[in-house]
Amino acid sequence: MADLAATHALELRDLRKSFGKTEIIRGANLAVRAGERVAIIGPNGAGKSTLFNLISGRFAPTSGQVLLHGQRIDGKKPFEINRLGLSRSFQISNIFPKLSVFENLRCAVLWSLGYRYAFWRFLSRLQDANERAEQLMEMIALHRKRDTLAINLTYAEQRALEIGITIAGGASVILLDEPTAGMSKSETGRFIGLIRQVTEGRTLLTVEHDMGVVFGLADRIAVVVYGEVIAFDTPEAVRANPRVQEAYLGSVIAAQQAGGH
Ligand SMILES: Nc1ncnc2c1ncn2[C@@H]1O[C@H](COP(=O)(O)OP(=O)(O)OP(=O)(O)O)[C@@H](O)[C@H]1O
Repeated sequence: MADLAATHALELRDLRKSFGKTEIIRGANLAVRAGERVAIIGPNGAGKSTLFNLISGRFAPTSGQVLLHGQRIDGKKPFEINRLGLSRSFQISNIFPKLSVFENLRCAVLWSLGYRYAFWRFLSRLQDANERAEQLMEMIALHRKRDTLAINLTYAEQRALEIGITIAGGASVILLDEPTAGMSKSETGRFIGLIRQVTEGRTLLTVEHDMGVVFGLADRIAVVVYGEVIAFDTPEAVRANPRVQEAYLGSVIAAQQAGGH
């Protein structure tokens, strides 16, 4: 069973979560292949953030399972799940505002190496961490801002730094919460390219409201309505799915087209 499950980077099996007497996640199932980019969409209050919180360990499920590369992670603590290779961005809250771009990335790399190293080993690791931080800076196109304090970066640059911090430890599964929220249209376009580049070869899950981003980024889309995944398919198939049209997408696309998005 573990071998079969291992073909999926991430799997949700009949996942449920209640707050008090109210069941918010009502038997969610999802199987994401390694290397896939998946967008989770759905109406407000459908349970998208709650799903992210269940996957990343912020909440324990009421019942059901979450598997990372075939291994049960439901009920584990966020840092344990992180050590197993799943990393979640928390918008800009991971950033140390008074540290430079380079120092922020180096901290993230060192953190990912863990605290279990002896001091002499730590010193030898420092060189590796410096090199990795330089590489990350190139990947997120902030090398020219190497010594700029994070607080002085533009909003879009801070979001890029946040993604650099998220991938610093080499996680194979990346969760991004609305990565382009608050960006202009041109920034959003550039940022989608950056996300595609830095997540190449990794598995990406994103919660996203902007349909332009969803259709520009996702290999498959999971539609969450009322705590269940009602569709999980390619963008074309999801767009054409009558159940999705009825429950969600028809009205959202119409609204975004009317708004000129
Ligand atoms: N910690 C909590 N305690 C009680 N209820 C909660 C908690 N977290 C979320 N909920 C409820 O669960 C429901 C789903 O919320 P969630 O934030 O997961 O939806 P969402 O799909 O991410 O919505 P949005 O698109 O508006 O961000 C909401 O009714 C919310 O009030």
